Amino acid sequence: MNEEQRSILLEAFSHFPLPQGAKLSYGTAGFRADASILQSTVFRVGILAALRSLKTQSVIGLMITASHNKVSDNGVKVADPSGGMLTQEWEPFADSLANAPDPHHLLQLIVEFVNKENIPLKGTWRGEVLLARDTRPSGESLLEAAKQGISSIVGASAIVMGVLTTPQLHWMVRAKNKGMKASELDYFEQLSSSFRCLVDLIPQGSANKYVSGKLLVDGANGVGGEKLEVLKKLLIDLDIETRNSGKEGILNEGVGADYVQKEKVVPCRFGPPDVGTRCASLDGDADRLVYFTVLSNSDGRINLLDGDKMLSLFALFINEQLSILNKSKDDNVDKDNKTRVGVVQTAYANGASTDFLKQLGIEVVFTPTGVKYLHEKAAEYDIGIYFEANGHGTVLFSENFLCWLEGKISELSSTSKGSEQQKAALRLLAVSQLINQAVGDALSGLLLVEAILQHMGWSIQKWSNLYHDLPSRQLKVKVVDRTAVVTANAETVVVRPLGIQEAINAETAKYDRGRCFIRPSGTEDVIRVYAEASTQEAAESLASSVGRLVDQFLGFGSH
Ligand SMILES: CC(=O)N[C@H]1[C@@H](OP(=O)(O)O)O[C@H](CO)[C@@H](O)[C@@H]1O
Ligand SMILES: [Mg+2]
Repeated sequence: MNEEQRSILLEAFSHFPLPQGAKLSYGTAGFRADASILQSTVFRVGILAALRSLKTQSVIGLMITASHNKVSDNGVKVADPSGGMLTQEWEPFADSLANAPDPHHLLQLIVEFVNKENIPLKGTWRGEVLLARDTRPSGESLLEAAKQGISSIVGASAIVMGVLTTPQLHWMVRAKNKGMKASELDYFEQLSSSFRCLVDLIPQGSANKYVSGKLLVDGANGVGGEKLEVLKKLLIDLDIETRNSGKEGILNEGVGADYVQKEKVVPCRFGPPDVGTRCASLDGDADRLVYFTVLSNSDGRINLLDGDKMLSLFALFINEQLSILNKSKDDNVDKDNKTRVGVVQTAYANGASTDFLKQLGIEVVFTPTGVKYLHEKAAEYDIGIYFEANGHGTVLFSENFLCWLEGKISELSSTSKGSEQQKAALRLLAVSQLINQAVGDALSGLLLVEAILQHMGWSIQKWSNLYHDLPSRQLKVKVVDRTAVVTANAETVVVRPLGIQEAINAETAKYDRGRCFIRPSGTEDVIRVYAEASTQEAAESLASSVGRLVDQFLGFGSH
């Protein structure tokens, strides 16, 4: 690294001192903390993003958001060239960078990393980082800090995209690196035209009155509601009413997908008049989506259709289209074209959804919590469908499969134009264009749900009845040191502390259809307990007894 670059960095560092006592970790979804302590972190992540761009010679994304967390929090995460999450290999560097105590250490860290990774600081490629933020008031000044971080690496520049949903930014990074049109308008046009295409391919006579009613969307008082208002104008086949789109209340307070999924109650500004209507809720940065209906006479309780239900709907539809497509003329299934479809879930997936998917004959695999793990696994299939129960997920189509599909479409359009087979192929292609290939995206997920319901002629109730969730309960337990818990087998078994797993097993065995696991959260300082059983009472009781076990083994009285 030359003198000029060193002195630019040292000069810039002096404007962003590390706050006293801050200890940050890149965690499950980037850095998150109270916004007031994040200036230096975001500045440093700006440097990281610029280096990542120079290293990969590709466009990188930097998003300022704290998703479903409270409005006074904020955070920062990086999108890799594929549009996916930052490679896990760079996470340790992100951690040391964020916590380097003074300018001297910081400079040394960067110099060593640049050497180790062989990052071309004076190459011909000019680094480019797309910068965006959610609607949090702290976002504006944090975005400025990120910009300064990026421009303190000579040869790298920031392109400010302004307020976007997290998935929009990931989509743009992916599109730019593929040489495709990548503006916000291009995003909206791709979503609306592929949605339109699916609607045009609906079999005659299946349009159903139940479905064609209004969809009510809770925008979490965040960026998603605002963007949906824009997208809506391009959609002629959908009647959407947006509530909580930002002006009415506070971000994520009593609203949004996380609140609705965890509390299983209506968000603010939803209530008895909405009984029977199809409702959906986005989270603060619009990468999560859940559906729900308001139950009558229920004090705000809801029937929740979570990530598992969306996953099941998508899997069912895709499976159906594949079986139409892979039928040869004499009605035999064409075995040479066996498309590998895989579903990826975590231990939080409701057991009833897993049973349902297996009955469809689909391969189901499990990974640890965190989208980066699910996404990576799903990418191993021709079509990989993944969802966390909380509503983050998408459907990935492999390049190979898409190439095969496009060949098939051109073959069919000369041999059997207008056939069921050709329509099935066109539907799959439209799904691959509608559903975000970079990350889970509430807006594109919502359009896919709506298109499939219209295709099937299904009401939300019919969709909900695909299977019935096993009653479940989640708890959080504060412990002395959550890192004392070490898990294995996609977080379903505790290997440390010794003895606790046996105790959990003994407790679980007392319950009909009992299933229970614990794990340390990656985003909060707690141990999470999840329990399922055949009745709600049993699930609650299993969760609380295991919660007590956690307290005995790891709580403040255990030492
Ligand atoms: C049970 C649960 O919902 N866990 C969430 C939560 O992670 P934890 O590691 O459980 O804190 O935040 C993650 C990031 O948003 C999300 O991927 C994950 O699903
Ligand atoms: Mg989110």
